[in-house]
Amino acid sequence: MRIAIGADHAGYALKETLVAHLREQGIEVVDFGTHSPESVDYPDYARAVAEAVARGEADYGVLICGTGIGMSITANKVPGIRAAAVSDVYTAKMSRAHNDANILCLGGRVVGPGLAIEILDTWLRTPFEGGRHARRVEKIRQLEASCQPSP
Ligand SMILES: O=C(CO)[C@H](O)[C@H](O)[C@H](O)COP(=O)(O)O
Repeated sequence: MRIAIGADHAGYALKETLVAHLREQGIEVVDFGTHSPESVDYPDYARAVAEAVARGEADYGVLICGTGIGMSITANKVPGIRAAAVSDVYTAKMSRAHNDANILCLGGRVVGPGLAIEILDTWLRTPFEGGRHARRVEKIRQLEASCQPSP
């Protein structure tokens, strides 16, 4: 499994923790930065990670800002991305099981490292249930396709 990860300054410290945690488990991580606590703009990192996931260069993405909201708003602009801003374990599980989320967004100012690791581990091990949920995700895909500009 390959994970693309990115953060702004507000998510930098948590990103470092999650990168180490993933690598300890033998999971391949592509780190798109940021690489210091210096102030940066979250859309730059959300776009890089979302495009990598959309192109199939990573199986999943993880994005961290202060709340997870700015990252999720931005990532969801990229066709094919279903980014979920999550701050509890139940929502993490449901975002995979029901929504087939392919990017997990976390708030470095919302969740501590212990909870963030629990959320991430739950998210990664929860499969999409398909069935009625596949029909609904397909409707999202159709809406997205109908909103694309004509070539
Ligand atoms: O986009 C956000 C909120 O939805 C993120 O939490 C950002 O990290 C936050 O806005 C950054 O704020 P700062 O005052 O520039 O540190």
